[in-house]
Amino acid sequence: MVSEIKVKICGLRDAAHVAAAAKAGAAYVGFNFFSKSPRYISVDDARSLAVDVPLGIAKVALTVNADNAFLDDIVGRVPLDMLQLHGSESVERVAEIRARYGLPVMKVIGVADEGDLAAISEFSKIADQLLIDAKPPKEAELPGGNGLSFDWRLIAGQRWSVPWMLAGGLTPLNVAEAISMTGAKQVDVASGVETAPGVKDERLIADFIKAARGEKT
Ligand SMILES: O=C(O)c1ccccc1N[C@@H]1O[C@H](COP(=O)(O)O)[C@@H](O)[C@H]1O
Repeated sequence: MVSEIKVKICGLRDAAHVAAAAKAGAAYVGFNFFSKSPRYISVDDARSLAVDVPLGIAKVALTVNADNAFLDDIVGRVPLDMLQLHGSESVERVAEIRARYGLPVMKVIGVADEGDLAAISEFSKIADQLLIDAKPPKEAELPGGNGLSFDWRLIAGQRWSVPWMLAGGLTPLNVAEAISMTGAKQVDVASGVETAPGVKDERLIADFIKAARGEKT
């Protein structure tokens, strides 16, 4: 049976890892434009990688509370298929970005407890997709990419009106369980396919995608 699970590999910084993600069957590749991240990539380098991404794989720009000048630069120079908003962007800001660039927008919602679920419904009215990630702890330096999971039971059996991805602490070892518990049809990973912060591993990328599809690794 062909699995319908779509995988996003986020924080790619070199051609070999983009190629590994494509070969393994990734549906999305993510470029991280948050300067404090170990996965940060410059606009020039992202452009070099993006032009060679095979057709059919969506190229996603991850930004955090980016202003229009920065988004203008990214969108103007990198061929992109989606914008991932991983900061504290309001509903109004999401709507503004969506209208200004004409690209699908994926808003990230951090989840730690039941109280965070209302935001999922709220943003599903305006975003094209949602990414449901672990809410970063207060002391975390990064708003994502911390390798932390949330309690997947919080969203088990929930349905929303737009497509969504599950993220947060996913690895080749736990992604199948995460999918089975939440019913996710799309998953996103950054640190779980790395050997050190920002250092992707071709084998882990392939293992993650296989595991997400329920194949033996
Ligand atoms: O990866 C980062 O460094 C990052 C920085 C700032 C915002 C978001 C970031 N990553 C996103 O978070 C999810 C989950 O990461 P992880 O798998 O738990 O490491 C990741 O897929 C990115 O979309």
